[in-house]
Amino acid sequence: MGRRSNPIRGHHLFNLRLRDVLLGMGMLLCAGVPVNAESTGDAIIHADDHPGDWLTHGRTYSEQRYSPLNQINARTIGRLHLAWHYDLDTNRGQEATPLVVNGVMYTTTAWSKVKALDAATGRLLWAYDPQVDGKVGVRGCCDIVNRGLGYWNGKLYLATFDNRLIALDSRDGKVIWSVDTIPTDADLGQQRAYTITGAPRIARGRVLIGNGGAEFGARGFISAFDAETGKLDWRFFTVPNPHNRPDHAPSDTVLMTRAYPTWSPTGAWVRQGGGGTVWDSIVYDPVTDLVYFGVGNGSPWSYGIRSNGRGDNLFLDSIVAVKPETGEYVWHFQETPEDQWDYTSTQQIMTLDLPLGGQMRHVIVHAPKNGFFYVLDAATGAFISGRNFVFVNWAKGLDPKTGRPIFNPDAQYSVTGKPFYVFPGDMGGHGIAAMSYSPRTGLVYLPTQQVPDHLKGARKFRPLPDGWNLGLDIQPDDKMPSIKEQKAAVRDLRGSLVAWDPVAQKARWEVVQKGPANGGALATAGDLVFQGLTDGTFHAYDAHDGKDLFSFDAQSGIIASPVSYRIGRRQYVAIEVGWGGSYGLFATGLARQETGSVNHSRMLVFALDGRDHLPAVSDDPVPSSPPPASFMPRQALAGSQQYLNYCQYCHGANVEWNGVLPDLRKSPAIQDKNSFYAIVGKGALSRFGMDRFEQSMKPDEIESIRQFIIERAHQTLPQP
Ligand SMILES: O=C(O)c1cc(C(=O)O)c2c(n1)C(=O)C(=O)c1cc(C(=O)O)[nH]c1-2
Ligand SMILES: [Ca+2]
Repeated sequence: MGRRSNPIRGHHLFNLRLRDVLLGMGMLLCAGVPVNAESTGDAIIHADDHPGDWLTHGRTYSEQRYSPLNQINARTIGRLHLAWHYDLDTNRGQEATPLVVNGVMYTTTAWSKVKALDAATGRLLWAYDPQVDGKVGVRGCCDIVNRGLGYWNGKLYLATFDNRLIALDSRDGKVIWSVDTIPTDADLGQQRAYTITGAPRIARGRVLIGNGGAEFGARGFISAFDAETGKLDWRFFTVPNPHNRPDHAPSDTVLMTRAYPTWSPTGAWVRQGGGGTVWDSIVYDPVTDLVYFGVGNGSPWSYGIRSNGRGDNLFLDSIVAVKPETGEYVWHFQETPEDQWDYTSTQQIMTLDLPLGGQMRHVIVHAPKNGFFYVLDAATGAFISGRNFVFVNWAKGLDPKTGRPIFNPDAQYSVTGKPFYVFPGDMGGHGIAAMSYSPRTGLVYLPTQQVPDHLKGARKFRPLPDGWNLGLDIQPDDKMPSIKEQKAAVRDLRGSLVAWDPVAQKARWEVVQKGPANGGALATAGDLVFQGLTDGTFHAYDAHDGKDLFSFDAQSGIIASPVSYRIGRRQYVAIEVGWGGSYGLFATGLARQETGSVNHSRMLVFALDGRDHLPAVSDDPVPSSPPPASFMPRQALAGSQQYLNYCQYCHGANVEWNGVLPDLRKSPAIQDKNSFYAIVGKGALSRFGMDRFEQSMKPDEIESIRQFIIERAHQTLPQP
């Protein structure tokens, strides 16, 4: 561990305070100590010696996403303007947290592409495109997003949508090594669909990465690769082997002895993999020398089908702690046993030192999808406290001793056989948007949302090779919701930024926003909280009371999380812009009624006295043609079921334009049966992410989708 071996040093509150004072007095004006190519681990542990950089996903290993820079503050905010922007070459959801190392910004975009930009000017230094095959686009649940890179000793680490982990030379983007992160026996073709959207984290010379896929069928795991060579060091599976056999992995003992008995041996999980994908948060904690990772939802969602309604199903929806060198199991805490609501625990894991019960304790704070804010002991995983931060109706609360939820039996739709309108819905009370902690206010700035879900369990389970496999009863409604009905549903939609006191477990203030699915938060020593919203605006709120001090028209919904850095004497704030992700693609008309967002993907960077401005954009970039004059109502009804099975999660719940993918109702492709089949059946547009479906649907089923789209065009487009 080099020069200073005490990893705790960088965590003292005192150091933060001293640094703030020095920064305030203008005594630390340069970009800080340059990051030596040989000591990234030390540099990350002592990130406050490098306040101008953003070295790892959450800036520090604690992932507090707090910047000690304070040039931009409530007094100077009036001078904050756009300093530069960079147009991205993929107009899809953009979710990356950029890294900034020694004056260079490294970011990723949709389709797992990498851009290295001069962080002061936005000039492109180099770009790398891993050439992800467009065909795999349909394998992701929630857009072809990527959340960012890892940096370690002069190398960058990129995890691609098609599951490669690639080491790049940070000087020129040349590939140093590339490995497939999926073991061959885990990939059962179209049925199990692994993809990667998350950012790799690096600790003790190992690159850590998981994957997604639990909506299709997958068995989750996290892998550790040697940062120098790409050799696999260990792999930890998150759900048991279906035959309860060893995988020859460090997870073997705990899965065989403790997890397997929590699953019904004859549930559908045995074929579907069980889920538990580690698709986002992975955190190394130098204080405990442990790696914590968040485990995702069950596959299929229906607990009745997945596990015959029996057992807790470990380690679904848990935080698991392992040793970084070996992957050896240390502890776990399960937040949602018996999951049937897609309540992933993959949301950002943050470590903190908090004054609790008269002493400082080193804790994990976590706000997973299930709507409860947890404080856990970081060394042992012991439950300290928990409180709901949004309205919840799946549980009546948490057991004050164990933290186990007290279930609402009515919410167990897959066991009762009765539908249930659940809060939070599958988007969670908190989703992919980063939260941020300011040691100056003691508050966690948490993007929250309310998107309830109407869930009805299927009686029979027939997995579809290319479709979502949730075990839900998803039927075409007699008719699609009218705008009036949609407006009524909108009343239950909500989004806000909550300033949460993790000691008192309560909100200190809340800014209610136009709708859900907003971007992540960044707190700074200037006592500002930056956040981008799905309505296409970027804000700076006062960290003390939430007062909106700055608003910028970013022209497109923001779902990513901002960073701050410094070059010379100048502080910058950067945000990647680009509407999409799960809500952007799926909620379509509903989402756009609230926000009107259309994708215009860019990196935006702000600074005091910035002089850049955005060009005007057109919000209807899709070439449009009027739909065919007539359609066959019976076929259209059949097509609505096919559309629900195969199309809605990307093209939207009601065939209204989502602002990201082409508007199908206006597409020239629906003019003619054969051209439609060439695309949907044969994959004529697979290069752009639209795979062929002829192996899943018969030609007349594909034609029925076309009929349905025409019907929806007649119902929803203004008549000429
Ligand atoms: O279960 C999974 O494997 C999985 C993967 C992903 C993903 O990789 O993006 C998401 C989810 N689940 C999910 O439940 C979810 O709400 C979600 C939102 C997003 C996004 O990027 O907007 N990804 C995912
Ligand atoms: Ca999921």
